Amino acid sequence: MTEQGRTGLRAPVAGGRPAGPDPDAGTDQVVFEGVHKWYGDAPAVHDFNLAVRKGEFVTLLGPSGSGKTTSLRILAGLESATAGEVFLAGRAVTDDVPEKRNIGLVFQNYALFPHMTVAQNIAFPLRMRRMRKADARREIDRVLTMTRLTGFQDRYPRQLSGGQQQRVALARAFVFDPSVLLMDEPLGALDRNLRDHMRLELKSLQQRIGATVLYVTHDQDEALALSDRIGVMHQGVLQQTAPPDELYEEPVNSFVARFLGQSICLPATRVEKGAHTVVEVEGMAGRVLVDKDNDCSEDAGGEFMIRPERIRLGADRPDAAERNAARCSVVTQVYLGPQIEVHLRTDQGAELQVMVPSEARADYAAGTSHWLSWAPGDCRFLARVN
Ligand SMILES: Nc1ncnc2c1ncn2[C@@H]1O[C@H](COP(=O)(O)OP(=O)(O)OP(=O)(O)O)[C@@H](O)[C@H]1O
Repeated sequence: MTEQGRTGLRAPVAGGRPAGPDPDAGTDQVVFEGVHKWYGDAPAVHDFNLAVRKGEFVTLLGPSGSGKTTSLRILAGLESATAGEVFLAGRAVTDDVPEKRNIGLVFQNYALFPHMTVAQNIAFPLRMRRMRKADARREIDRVLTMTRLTGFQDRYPRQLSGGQQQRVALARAFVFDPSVLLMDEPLGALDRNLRDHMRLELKSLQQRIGATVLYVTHDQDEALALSDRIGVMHQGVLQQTAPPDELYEEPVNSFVARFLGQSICLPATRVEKGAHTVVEVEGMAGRVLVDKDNDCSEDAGGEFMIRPERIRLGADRPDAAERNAARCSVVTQVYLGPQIEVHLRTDQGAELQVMVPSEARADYAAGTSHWLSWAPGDCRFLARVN
């Protein structure tokens, strides 16, 4: 079989670089279609639909128990779906054993073989595929260079740092040029600095070789830094899949708004729909104008949402009639270096937090009164999902 046929990735040249633009780039490499998973009578994944394009880096982000790992394991063939289909490069693989799926796996605990050297660990998937020794040596050299592990091939895992061990795990997953790489919290066991560093390495490696990656994390910074698109999961349901900026700016419901970035979300009711939507917000006096109405059904319950950086704090009520405003007082402030987090309570009892530069901390002593104001274009009316 040719390199291209075997791998689904482009034939690499020296240094692991893909040889020219990939004609298949942008086609769907992974597709989940209506996938459900039940454990007994408990649903773990519900109607999961997702297409990952070739060369794309997609992250499943969500709290513990939201169904991220189960979805990944179904794609890898380590778990069977209760209903639905999964496709790899256009072929249904739902009934294929894991070895037939040509998927690379990287987990949090590296799962290196302790009694094997780095080179032997990396060679393992090639041995399983009965690759000729000379070809295997070439492939191993290629991924050692790619993961900056040249010179470490004769060491045992215990003689390596956590970051180096994780690079071996990556090299072992890359060496047989899988059609897709699945990574489940691969940086989770590393300390903060190393994790930030490995994050950059992982991203540049993925971009260099054009790998298709489906990644799982509950760390939103990691998801933002790495992903072309992020799918937010909650209680087994994929809530929204979008590029990071779109997810931040245009969340589909209050769960997504709360899970990604800071947000102020307050229960609200729509009272009018016209040029602006008008809502009544719990803990705020009067009517609030909202430009961005997600058209949620009112029975489901709604929420008013705004990002704290879109709120302005001032001593006086703003003049502009079209600006929303609420009077509030400071409950407390938390010093965070360049900024302080000011905890506020509106006169009607809503609690919220905004950031202001630390230079202004004397103006926001506990008990002082201020006016909050914001433009209708900066706030949303969203479906409530807790
Ligand atoms: N083998 C199993 N048997 C029974 N229930 C399971 C099994 N594996 C997972 N579950 C349940 O399925 C749900 C989804 O689990 P899953 O591991 O996919 O979540 P997750 O989002 O990856 O969580 P985490 O971030 O903690 O790994 C959870 O409620 C979990 O308890």
